[in-house]
Amino acid sequence: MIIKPGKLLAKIDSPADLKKLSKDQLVQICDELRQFIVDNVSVYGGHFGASLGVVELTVALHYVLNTPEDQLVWDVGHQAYGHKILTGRKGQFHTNRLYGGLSGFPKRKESVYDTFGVGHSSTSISAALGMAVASKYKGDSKKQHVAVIGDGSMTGGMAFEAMNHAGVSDTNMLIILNDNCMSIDPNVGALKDYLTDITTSHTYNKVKDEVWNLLGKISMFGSSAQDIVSKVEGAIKSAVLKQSNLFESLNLRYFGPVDGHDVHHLVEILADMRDIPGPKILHCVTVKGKGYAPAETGNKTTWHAPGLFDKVTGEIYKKIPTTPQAPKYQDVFGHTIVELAKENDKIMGVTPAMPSGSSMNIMMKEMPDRAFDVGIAEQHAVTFSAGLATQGLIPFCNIYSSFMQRAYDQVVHDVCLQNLQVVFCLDRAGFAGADGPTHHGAYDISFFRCIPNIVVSSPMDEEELRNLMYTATKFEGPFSIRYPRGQGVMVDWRTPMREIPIGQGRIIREGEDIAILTIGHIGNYAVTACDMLEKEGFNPAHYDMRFVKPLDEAMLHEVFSKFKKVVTVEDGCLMGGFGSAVLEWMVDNSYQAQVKRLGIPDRVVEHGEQIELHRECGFDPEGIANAVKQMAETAVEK
Ligand SMILES: Cc1ncc(C[n+]2csc(CCOP(=O)(O)OP(=O)(O)O)c2C)c(N)n1
Ligand SMILES: CC(=O)[C@@H](O)[C@H](O)COP(=O)(O)O
Ligand SMILES: [Mg+2]
Repeated sequence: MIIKPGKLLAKIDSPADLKKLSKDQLVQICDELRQFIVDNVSVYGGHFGASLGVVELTVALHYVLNTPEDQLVWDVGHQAYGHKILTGRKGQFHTNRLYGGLSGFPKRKESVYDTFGVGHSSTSISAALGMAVASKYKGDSKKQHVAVIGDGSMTGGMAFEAMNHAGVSDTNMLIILNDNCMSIDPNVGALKDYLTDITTSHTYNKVKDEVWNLLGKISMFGSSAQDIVSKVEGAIKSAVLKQSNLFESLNLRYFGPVDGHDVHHLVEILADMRDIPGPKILHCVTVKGKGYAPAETGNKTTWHAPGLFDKVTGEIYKKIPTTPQAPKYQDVFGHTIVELAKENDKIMGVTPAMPSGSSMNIMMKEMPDRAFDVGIAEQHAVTFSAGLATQGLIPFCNIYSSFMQRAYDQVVHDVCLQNLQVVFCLDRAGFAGADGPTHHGAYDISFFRCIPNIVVSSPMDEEELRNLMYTATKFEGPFSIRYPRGQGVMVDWRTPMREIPIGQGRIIREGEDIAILTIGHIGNYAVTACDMLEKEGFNPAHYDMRFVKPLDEAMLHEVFSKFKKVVTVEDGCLMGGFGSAVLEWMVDNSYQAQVKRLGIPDRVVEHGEQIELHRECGFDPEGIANAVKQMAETAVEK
């Protein structure tokens, strides 16, 4: 169902329409845009607080800039709903993040206004700088290049690498720092303190006000942009700002902090800054969830992506189950690490900016000196864990599978080559669902299993997750445990923990016709598939391998001696994954069998509910059952 936009918003099909509005209409268009986001997200879901916080900024940017000619890059992109709505996607916005619908993030193939595909944080400054350097190279001095980056994303190393380059680039680029003091959870670290300091410092603000007054006076006398710049810089320098401002010291002209909700002021500033050449940064102070009281004043972490809610009362709908439910894997992790840490004082917890998402917040609350949120800094999280391990501690470094891609070298170079005891818990492994391809945890099995020393494992249920976590504390080397987004299958999951022999799988179902080998939670689909097959007269065997590395060789000898037809199933990419490992083992051990591998194919799989994506790729329960039936019906090659 398409939700009706307000009167003014209804007329906006592109930024060109927005530009037709008078300045007096800007507040109204902001109100209508905000309302449209509330109306849609409350009914269809998605990220929420971040987009509300940049409504004025979004309107001001598209009002002043000449998009899509000017290049506007949103960092992460979870805050870009207003941008999508103003750039011709209002009519499809009700499909946001749904299977076959709009992506929840800017995406180049979706719109010319989406200059760069995003989803992972801290990439915007590098991307915008690349565009700015390209424009300079092509002799296009008019084009603007703008990166909008949040204070949380600014904690990522890439942002600093990019500013280090931008400061000496002499390019036409503007960084807008959207500072709302929040990441998903409250922002952390010294940078956050620094930003708060310059936002609240009296001395700093006095200088800043003088600078802006000067800018206003100069503009009135019709001076050129260059004159303005040099006079502004003179004033800043005279106040010793250059020496004391982090961004100025990186050679970026720093403006602000300004109120990011004053759309008129933003329009004026952006229009002025457009004429100032060189790399510059505008520090905007905003409120996450602005304009929707429950999000503005309530728990900002909850309102980051609240799920469906009653927009009038602010009540977030929670399905009240009539029967006891299995927990989310992340919560099993969160409670189990605390349980383990109580018994073993070497155990530490590390999360790069996902304390709530990973449930590491349980340990952070109970054992604040033993669990760390290090900011959006996956590389640092891994090497920091390596450092802890050198001192005999046992860090559990919990990183979403797709964000782990950032820290690959650190896993290889800092952990595995030195054979350090770091436990990697890869949450959101497999299809992430509505977040789509940037967030699917598709590649970790492949990219981990080729590294020496590391154990690669995945639990089929909660009990197995606990056992693997316990086992990892006993293994003196790197150990990875992958598990998916969402619930497990066991209501009574607080089982006593036991050590599992490294590389030992387990048989779930004896059978005759075909062997199904699975890794991880997806094995539960195979259980359902076997039940379906049994009703149709088939008798497949099912093995939960538990480990991709080392493989259970005794079990594989048994499988390939007994079965000439084997199906492997994994919620991970087929190339180089679990099925590939089984095939390699089969060839290396001179067995011959028909093997069908089910998993994520070698293409970009878009967003949708996890089950929709499993179905699309042929490894939902029906898909597994069909693969088994098809194979059962083909003759075995001699
Ligand atoms: C590399 C990476 N790590 C973690 C995340 C998860 N993540 C998405 S948004 C976000 C917080 C971003 O904070 P900020 O940039 O300040 O934006 P805000 O939500 O406050 O507007 C995090 C940690 C991510 N997208 N990418
Ligand atoms: C934008 C982003 O990267 C996060 O907000 C992500 O959507 C969180 O995913 P989960 O909801 O699985 O924690
Ligand atoms: Mg923020």
